[in-house]
Amino acid sequence: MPTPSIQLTARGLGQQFGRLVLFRDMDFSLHAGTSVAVTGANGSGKSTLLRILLGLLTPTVGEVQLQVEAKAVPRAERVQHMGLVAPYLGVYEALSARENLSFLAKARRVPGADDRIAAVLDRVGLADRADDAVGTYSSGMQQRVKVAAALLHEPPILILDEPSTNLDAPGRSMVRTVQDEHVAQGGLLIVATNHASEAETCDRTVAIGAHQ
Ligand SMILES: Nc1ncnc2c1ncn2[C@@H]1O[C@H](COP(=O)(O)OP(=O)(O)OP(=O)(O)O)[C@@H](O)[C@H]1O
Repeated sequence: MPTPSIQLTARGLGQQFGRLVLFRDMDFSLHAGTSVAVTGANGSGKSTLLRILLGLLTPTVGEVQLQVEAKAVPRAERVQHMGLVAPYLGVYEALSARENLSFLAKARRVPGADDRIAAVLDRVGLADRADDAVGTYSSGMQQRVKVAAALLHEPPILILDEPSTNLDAPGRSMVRTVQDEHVAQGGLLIVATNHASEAETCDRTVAIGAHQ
C-alpha cells in the first residue's frame, strides 16, 4: 500500500494541569518520510504531547491538525491513521498474542487479517509463542505485542512512547529497524524518548522544557 502524503501541524499548543504548566506556544509541522524525537525530562510532558497529537487529549490552548492527501482529518478519525506504542496501553492477558491482534484487526477492519497478523508476529519475533496466553509472557515479550499491534493496520504515522521499554538488545534492534523501515517507506515517525542516543538517530527534535 503506498504511503499517503501526510502533514501533522501544531499551532500555539499549550498544556497545563492546574498550576502545572508543561509547555506553551508550541508550533511545528511534521511531514511524511521524517523521524521526530520528542525529548524532555521525566514529567516534562512528552506523553501528554503525544496524547494531544493522537487526539486523545484536548490541549489547554492551541490546535493540532492532521492532513492526509491535503484533506483535513477530523480529530475523532485521526487515530485511524496512527499506530501507538505506549506504557499505558493494555494487552488482554487471558488471550494469546494472535487473539489480541485478531481482536484489534476486527475493530480496525484490517483486510487480510490472518496473513497480516502472522506477518507482524514474525516481525516482532513472537511467531513461536503466538498462541500462548499473553499473561504468560515476559515484560519484553508483552512490549513486542504492543509493537505488533501498532503495525497491524499499516498506519502512515507511528507514535512510539518509550518503545524500548523492557526490551533486550535484539528487541531494541528490532524496534530500530521497524522505525527505519517506516520512515524509508514514507511514513512519519514520532518517538518520545529519555535516551539521547535514540533521539540522535531522528531527523529532528521537539524538545519540551518544564515551566512551573
Ligand atoms: N490528566 C492529568 N492530570 C493532571 N496531571 C497530569 C495529567 N496527565 C499528566 N499529568 C502531569 O503532567 C506531567 C507530565 O506528564 P507526562 O506523562 O506527559 O510526562 P513525560 O515527559 O512523558 O514523563 P516520563 O519521562 O516520566 O514518561 C506530570 O507531572 C504528570 O503528573
